[in-house]
Amino acid sequence: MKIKEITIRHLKMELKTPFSTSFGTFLDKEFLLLEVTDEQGTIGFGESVAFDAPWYNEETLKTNWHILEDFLIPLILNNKIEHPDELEQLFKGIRKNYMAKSAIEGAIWDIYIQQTNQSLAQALGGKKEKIEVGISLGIQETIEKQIEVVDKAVKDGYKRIKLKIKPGWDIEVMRALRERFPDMPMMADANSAYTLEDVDVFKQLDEFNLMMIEQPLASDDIIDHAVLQKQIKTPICLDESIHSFEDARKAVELGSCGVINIKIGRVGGISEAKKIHDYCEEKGIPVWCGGMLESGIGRAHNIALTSLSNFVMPGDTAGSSHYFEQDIITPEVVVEDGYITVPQEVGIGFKPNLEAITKYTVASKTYK
Ligand SMILES: O=C(O)CCC(=O)C1=CC=C[C@@H](O)C1C(=O)O
Ligand SMILES: [Mg+2]
Repeated sequence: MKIKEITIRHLKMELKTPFSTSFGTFLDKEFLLLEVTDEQGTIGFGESVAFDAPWYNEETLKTNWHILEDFLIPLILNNKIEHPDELEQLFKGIRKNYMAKSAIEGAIWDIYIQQTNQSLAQALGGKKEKIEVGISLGIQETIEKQIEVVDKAVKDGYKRIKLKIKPGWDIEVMRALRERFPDMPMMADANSAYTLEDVDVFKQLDEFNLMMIEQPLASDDIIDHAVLQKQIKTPICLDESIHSFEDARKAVELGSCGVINIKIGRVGGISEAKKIHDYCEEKGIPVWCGGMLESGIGRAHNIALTSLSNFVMPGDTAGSSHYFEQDIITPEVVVEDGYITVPQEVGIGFKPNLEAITKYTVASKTYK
């Protein structure tokens, strides 16, 4: 394929309910959506999962726009690309900025699968026909309210509940939830809110039979996580610390985690995500697909990735209606009894809804 045109759109979609983590509260989801067209007129869409503020990591919507406009798009336009795996080499000279790279890479995968008549799951080698779905629930104002929100998610059929924790909102809330939901698969995500000085908190969390504790320590650390993992029973899951296959390899070799949360955007794209999946499978490390409150485009990519065999734990791939009044794809992503059916038709399995995209667009620019 030869890329002839790329449009960047900045979208703003209101979240149905605010989402609070240890680092802040999201009221809406602002992100960049890429529309990439090749010389035959095939169109692919990609989504950047960078937020509007550098809370989760250092990338933002504006830094992504800058990196795309000034560095990545010039490398892509009019260049011949046979397979999306080639982008890693093409982008090698640009350090990090994984979310910006991933946005283009997703769109190139979309074009590639249409031109080779495959579904995304099929192109990746995914065999699962349906995937198990978990839900990530934000911090609530009171323990009673948190129990209420969890109760609804359990009744909705989600297969695993992820709770956000932070210092002062950890042991007591998890104890209350475990008493109320003794058998529900549950986990906690700290988004790097603790240090090794808090080891006692994690030893106490060990009592609650959690599936894992996600990213307890610093967002760039794999050393202290290895120290902590030796002192607690609950497996540590790394999220923020893993940006690449190399990071995953080092973390696994050091014993920094027992589980990895794979987010396509955080690791620079679908190809790198698959490499990490394959390595973890070989090493006996289970993985699951994380979420970044994606719109339907990113969500469709996550669903296809999750169809790979070592995604053995439910992912943060809740249905469209959990997040938004209206998603930007048709049909929307639907969860039934805790499962999403993996689309088998050619392409990502969902059509971009141009009317909805236009409605949510606050700025756009086309590059030729
Ligand atoms: O998309 C989802 O439903 C997952 C939401 C979620 O848990 C997260 C979204 C955004 C930033 C983080 O707080 C985070 C995570 O760390 O996994
Ligand atoms: Mg996380």
